[in-house]
Amino acid sequence: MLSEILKKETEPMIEAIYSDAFIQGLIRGDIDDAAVAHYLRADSLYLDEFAKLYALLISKTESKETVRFLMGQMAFLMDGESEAHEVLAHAINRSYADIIKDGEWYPSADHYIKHMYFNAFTREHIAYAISAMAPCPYVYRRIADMALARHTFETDHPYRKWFEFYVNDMDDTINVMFDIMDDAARSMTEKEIDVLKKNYIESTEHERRFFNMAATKEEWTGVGTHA
Ligand SMILES: Cc1ncc(CO)c(N)n1
Repeated sequence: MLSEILKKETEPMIEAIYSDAFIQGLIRGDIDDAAVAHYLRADSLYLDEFAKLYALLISKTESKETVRFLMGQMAFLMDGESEAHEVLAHAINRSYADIIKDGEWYPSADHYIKHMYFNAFTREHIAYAISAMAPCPYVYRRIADMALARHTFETDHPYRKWFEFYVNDMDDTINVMFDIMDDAARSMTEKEIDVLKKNYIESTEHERRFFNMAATKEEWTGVGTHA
């Protein structure tokens, strides 16, 4: 099955994300406050757009069940995963609203969201956009699994609840997305399935870049050329 192939194929990339500076910094609890703030400024904008992507997909499906799923996801995202984000803001002793008021599209986040929009706007079948979106919940779920399985977090660990959020709340989303992709793949050509695979693998890499963006506090470098 396509979803099983993709999960296997991207596991080394997920291990790499886990070993990178951002997740290891959260696990140790000594991540740079500025990296956490950078992540939140990007992720708050990212999740707003992710919610709007679900709205776009409503016109691509005949299935009421899928419409219901998309609406549920939008409602969930309208809160911007506020619980998880509040944990991060609290850990760096700042108010979440204050951190995100100057949100920005740093290059890696910008590239990632446009990958999704490209698939939503230029390809009719819902599975193309979904294949670019599925690594979003899946990568976080796996990273949270790994962290909680490999580490004992003290009750007062500043980031424990961030990992716990993603271990508990993502499974329904992941399963529905993989079902949509697997169903689509059954009636697609080999070439079309290859596009789904490429989308999915690229998005897994985008997830890695997003965390590294925050760890390195990535910025556009064209001095004075942007607002
Ligand atoms: C970039 C990114 N990917 C995945 C998630 C999890 O929903 C998130 N909050 N942000």
